Amino acid sequence: MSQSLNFLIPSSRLSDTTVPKQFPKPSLLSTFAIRLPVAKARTRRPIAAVLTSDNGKGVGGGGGGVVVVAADVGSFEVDLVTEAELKENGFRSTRRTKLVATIGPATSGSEQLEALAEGGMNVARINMCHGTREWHRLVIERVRRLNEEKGYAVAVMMDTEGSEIHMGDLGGAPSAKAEDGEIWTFSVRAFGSPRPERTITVNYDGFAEDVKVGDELLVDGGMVRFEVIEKIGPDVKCLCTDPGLLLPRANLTFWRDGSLVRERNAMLPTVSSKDWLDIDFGIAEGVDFIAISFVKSAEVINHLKSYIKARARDSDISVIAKIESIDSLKNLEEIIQASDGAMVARGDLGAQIPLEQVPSAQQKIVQLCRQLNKPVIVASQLLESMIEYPTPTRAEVADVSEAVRQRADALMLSGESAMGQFPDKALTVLRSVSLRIERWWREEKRHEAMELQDIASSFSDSISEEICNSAAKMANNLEVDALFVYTKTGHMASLLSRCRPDCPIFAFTTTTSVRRRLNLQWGLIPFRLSFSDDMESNLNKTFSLLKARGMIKSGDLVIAVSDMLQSIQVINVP
Ligand SMILES: Nc1ncnc2c1ncn2[C@@H]1O[C@H](COP(=O)(O)OP(=O)(O)O)[C@@H](O)[C@H]1O
Ligand SMILES: C=C(OP(=O)(O)O)C(=O)O
Ligand SMILES: [K+]
Ligand SMILES: [Mg+2]
Repeated sequence: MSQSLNFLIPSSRLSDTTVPKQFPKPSLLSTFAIRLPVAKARTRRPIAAVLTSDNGKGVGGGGGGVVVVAADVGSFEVDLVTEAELKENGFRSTRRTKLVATIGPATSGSEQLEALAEGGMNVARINMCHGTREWHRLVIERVRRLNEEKGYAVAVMMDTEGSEIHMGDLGGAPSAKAEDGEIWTFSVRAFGSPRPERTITVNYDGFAEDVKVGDELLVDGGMVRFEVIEKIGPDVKCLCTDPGLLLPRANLTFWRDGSLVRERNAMLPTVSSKDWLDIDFGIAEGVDFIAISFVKSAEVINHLKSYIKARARDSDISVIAKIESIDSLKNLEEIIQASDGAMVARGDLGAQIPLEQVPSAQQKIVQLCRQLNKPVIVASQLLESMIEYPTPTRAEVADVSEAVRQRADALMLSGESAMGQFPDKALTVLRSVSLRIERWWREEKRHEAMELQDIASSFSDSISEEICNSAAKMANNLEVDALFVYTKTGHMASLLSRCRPDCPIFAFTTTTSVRRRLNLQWGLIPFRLSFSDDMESNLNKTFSLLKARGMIKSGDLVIAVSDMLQSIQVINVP
């Protein structure tokens, strides 16, 4: 039975001793109690067994070695991969860093999507720059079906096109090679088919007016370079100075005297009219996240959030700010504060600031997000070479390791999963590098002592925050096997995740949509479970459900917190 000892501090006594002076005495206090049980003895599985296995098998699925168990999606929702993983490897070795995969032609089939889910994809991203709405709708439907049939909680993130300057779609060709010394025409004209050789359409009407002869034109931040040599009406003739592959809808920037030219394109709206139609589509389809490209200020985020609130009454779509422009770096804190999360979109960011500044920008964005309790995704070119090759470069592995070491919530695949030749292998690399670095980090006990600032805006939020900070600290000191959090909105779960504790966090929530959204956050293993306000019965119910399925066992040591009865309990699984 439970080895814990519970006692209740009367709320009257608590109000005398623990209410900080600066807060008004809230009415909530009458229902607030802290239960501080003491674990007298601990019967635990040996540490050696707990710390095993990141050998690629079972961890987050992948390969053929996953044990498939029939899904029970009645009162309890968990996916087969998590279940198999907990059974085989124990709590400690579960992956904490979450994985986002962009879905494209290489991965849009049901079987391919299932392989990604099995391989540990937590969020499927669809990029509205490419494909038709019908195509995206089909992908969303397939992800939903997979979740329903197999118990996964794969969330869907819709990424807007944004209104920066980019090339057209190359008339259907997958790519075009630009050779050194060739002359290409960039134009706002629509070309008939077959299009003339070496012509590229540009989406921005003011393009020919804005560029000057002598400007440098960069495709995808420098993957291919041109020099502007002549302007003839809407046509801009350019000489290729750095050869490379042109991809459909590649980003274009132009530079003059070593600086990015952006007066006019700064006038473009962040959310274009096409983006608004895509956002309506996303709301109608019930996506979980909308990522906004080229955010310049907090205003656009606030605007979008109120739009979503008015349009989607029942659903609660999270808004992710993509940090990929100079303006977004200037207004970083207010943008992140206004958003529900952020993406370090290194592709376009690297086209707007010198490449050598991207790593420090990444570190700053990740740290700020962690401080402000917003999930953060590190994106673009993590395993770029795996678009063509089955193994990553050493440098790519080092880059992934650095993002994991910074404890970003999630890593993202773009072309690697959307149109690469080895989507599953790329996901496996992210998974195994994450596991290895996380384990190394824990073993070395090299916790960066991150001082977390107070972020609560109300007294009850402060209580939640203090409880989570303390519970996470206790979990580390007592070396418990897992934190359990019972949370309706997911807020308490995110506060625990923010502390980046050593053990995994089992997050129980009553709705499937909250479960999906929590799937983006570091260290959370989200379950859907119907629970009551009675913590005793919730715990008993959870223990018996998890035990029956072999995911925990007698003697495991758990710390439980909840946002109904604000309490910390230390319990041995009976
Ligand atoms: N829905 C899609 N349909 C066709 N191709 C896609 C789709 N999504 C992504 N891709 C391909 O994958 C590449 C990488 O995806 P991503 O990084 O999201 O886009 P981008 O390169 O435009 O920033 C794209 O350049 C495109 O070639
Ligand atoms: C993720 C990014 O955005 P997109 O792929 O939409 O250009 C990026 O620029 O890094
Ligand atoms: K995009
Ligand atoms: Mg971008």
